[in-house]
Amino acid sequence: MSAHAPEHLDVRDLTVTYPTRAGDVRAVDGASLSVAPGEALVLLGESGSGKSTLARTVLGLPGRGARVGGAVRLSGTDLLTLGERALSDVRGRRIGYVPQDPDAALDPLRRVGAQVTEVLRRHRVAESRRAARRTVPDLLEVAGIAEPDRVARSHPHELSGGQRQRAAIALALACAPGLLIADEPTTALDALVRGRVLDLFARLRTDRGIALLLVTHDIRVARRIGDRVAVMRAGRIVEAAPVEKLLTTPEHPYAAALVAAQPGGLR
Ligand SMILES: Nc1ncnc2c1ncn2[C@@H]1O[C@H](COP(=O)(O)OP(=O)(O)OP(=O)(O)O)[C@@H](O)[C@H]1O
Repeated sequence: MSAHAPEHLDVRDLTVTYPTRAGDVRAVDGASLSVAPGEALVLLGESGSGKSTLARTVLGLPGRGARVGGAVRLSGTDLLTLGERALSDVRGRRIGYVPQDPDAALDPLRRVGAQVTEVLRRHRVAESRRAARRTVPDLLEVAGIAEPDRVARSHPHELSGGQRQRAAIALALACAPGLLIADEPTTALDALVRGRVLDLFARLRTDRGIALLLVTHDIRVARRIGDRVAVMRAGRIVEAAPVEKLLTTPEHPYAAALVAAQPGGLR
C-alpha cells in the first residue's frame, strides 16, 4: 500500500444551517476542532447534537440547501471554497470516509474486489486495472480481513456484518488517505467484532500515522481508542480534552453528566 501523506484537519467556527418550513435549524453552531497527523479525535455526543453534520460538512457533503460558515482546512487547503471536482478528488484520496452503515459504501451488485479496484482506478492511484487488482488482497488484509482472496470474490451479501464493515474500511483506505473519518463505524457490530475494528483503527493511527476523526455516541469507543475527545451538544463543542481527563475530571456539566450516565461511568 502506498504511503499516507500526513494530514492535519482544522475546523474553525463552523456553522451549518438548514432552512426548514418551521424555520432555520442550526445543526452545527460555531464548532472548532483540530486533528493532527497520527492523532485520534473522538467526537462524542447524543443523537441530534450535530456530529454527523459536522463530519459530512468536512467531506463537502453538508446536504441540500445547507448554509455553511466558518472554515475547514485540510493541511492548508480550504475545503469550503473548493469546487465539486477538486472536492471529489480530496474525498477518497486525502480523506477516507467510513459510514455507519457499510451497505451505504458498498455496491450490492458488484464483487468487493471490483469495487476496491474501481476506487483505485478512479483516483488514478494504480497505473492499470491489473496493477489495481494485484493490490486488492493487501488492502483487504490491512483492513483485518482474514481471507482476502475469498472476500474479494464475494458480493457484499455473502459476507458477515463485520466483514462488510471491514470491506468498507478497505475501500476508505484504498487511496492511502491521511485522514479517516468514521461515523459510528461500530454501532451495528457485536462487542467482539466492535473491539477488533476499534483495535484496527488504533493500529492505523499508530503504525501508519493516519489522523482519525471518529464520530460516536458511545463512550466505550472513546475509552478504547481515543487520544482526545470533543463533546458536542446542540451544535457546539462544549469540552475537548484528553480521554483520561474527560473520563475522570470532566469540567463542563454536560460532559460530566454524559460520562456519569455511561456504563462504567466515572472512574
Ligand atoms: N438535511 C437536513 N435538513 C434539516 N435538518 C437537518 C438536516 N440534517 C440534519 N439536520 C438536523 O440537524 C441536527 C443534527 O443532526 P445530526 O445528524 O448531525 O446529529 P448527530 O449528532 O449525528 O445525530 P445521530 O447520532 O442521531 O446521527 C438534527 O436536529 C437534525 O434533525
